[in-house]
Amino acid sequence: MSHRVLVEAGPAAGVAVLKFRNPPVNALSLEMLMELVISLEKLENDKAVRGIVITAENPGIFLAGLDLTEMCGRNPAHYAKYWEAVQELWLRLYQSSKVLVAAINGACPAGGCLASLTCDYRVMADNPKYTIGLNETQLGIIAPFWFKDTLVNTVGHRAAEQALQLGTLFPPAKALQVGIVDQVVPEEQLQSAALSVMAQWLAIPDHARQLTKTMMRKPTVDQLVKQREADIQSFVGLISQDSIQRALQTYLQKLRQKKG
Ligand SMILES: CCCC/C=C\CC(=O)SCCNC(=O)CCNC(=O)[C@H](O)C(C)(C)COP(=O)(O)OP(=O)(O)OC[C@H]1O[C@@H](n2cnc3c(N)ncnc32)[C@H](O)[C@@H]1OP(=O)(O)O
Repeated sequence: MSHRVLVEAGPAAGVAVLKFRNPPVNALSLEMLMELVISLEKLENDKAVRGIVITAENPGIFLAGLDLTEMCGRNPAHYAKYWEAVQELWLRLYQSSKVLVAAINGACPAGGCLASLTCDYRVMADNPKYTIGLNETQLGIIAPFWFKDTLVNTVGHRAAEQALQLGTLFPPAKALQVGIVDQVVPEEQLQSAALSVMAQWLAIPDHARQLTKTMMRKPTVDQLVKQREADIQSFVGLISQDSIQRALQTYLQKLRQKKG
């Protein structure tokens, strides 16, 4: 029984809706990552499901990215376990044979942006409070190569480099202009727009679409698969550095003080 991930049958045949529900901000904790992987595996094995709309149960925050508390003040074994789970989620999403449509109904920074970038299509609610991007440099950390590759595959090298160096969080209209999202719609039309685009993608025969998806994505996937363990060690080495720990603690404190 999953608590942090809700899977519902969609209103259209062959479509499931996967909803994030990990309060307060849908951060990708280890538990949430594991629940997501299990839910995605079940959906992948379900022949009746051809497409999945991915969204947050409550509008406001799509995903707050990786859970900073999993990356602060823990031991190397924990960091390694956590990073393996992050890799696993990306691999499941990026290689999914289903049509994935992200209905982005809230803030979508860093790991949240990455999850949405693995989808085949992104629709974002037109709310200026919502932003999307890989903002790692703003936290004093570096997006790993496979985060970078996923962004490059979506927006191209120049736009990705600029967005990554500056750690830009784009509001909807700008995200559309850069190509991080494919469509921006009024908030109340988000779910219907996602279902409508899903119907267009499902009109294509599955086998042809799936083989094309694999052809486009396999080189990027292979890069991580062939160096998974080295990537884990690289993450553990980086995150364990005092300077990185200090930067993350400072960022977390700023988030906590925001309210005070
Ligand atoms: C080498 C490393 C490579 C990998 C790199 C990292 C990828 C990542 O994903 S790092 C995480 C990046 N995420 C962010 O930068 C988002 C940070 N959060 C926010 O900007 C806001 O919280 C958000 C816009 C999502 C929501 O804003 P509010 O609705 O105003 O909520 P609060 O800011 O008050 O937050 C409530 C509560 O949640 C805690 N929080 C927020 N984000 C995270 C997070 N990513 N991980 C863990 N905890 C988080 C925040 O501190 C508050 O906690 P309390 O004060 O204890 O209630």
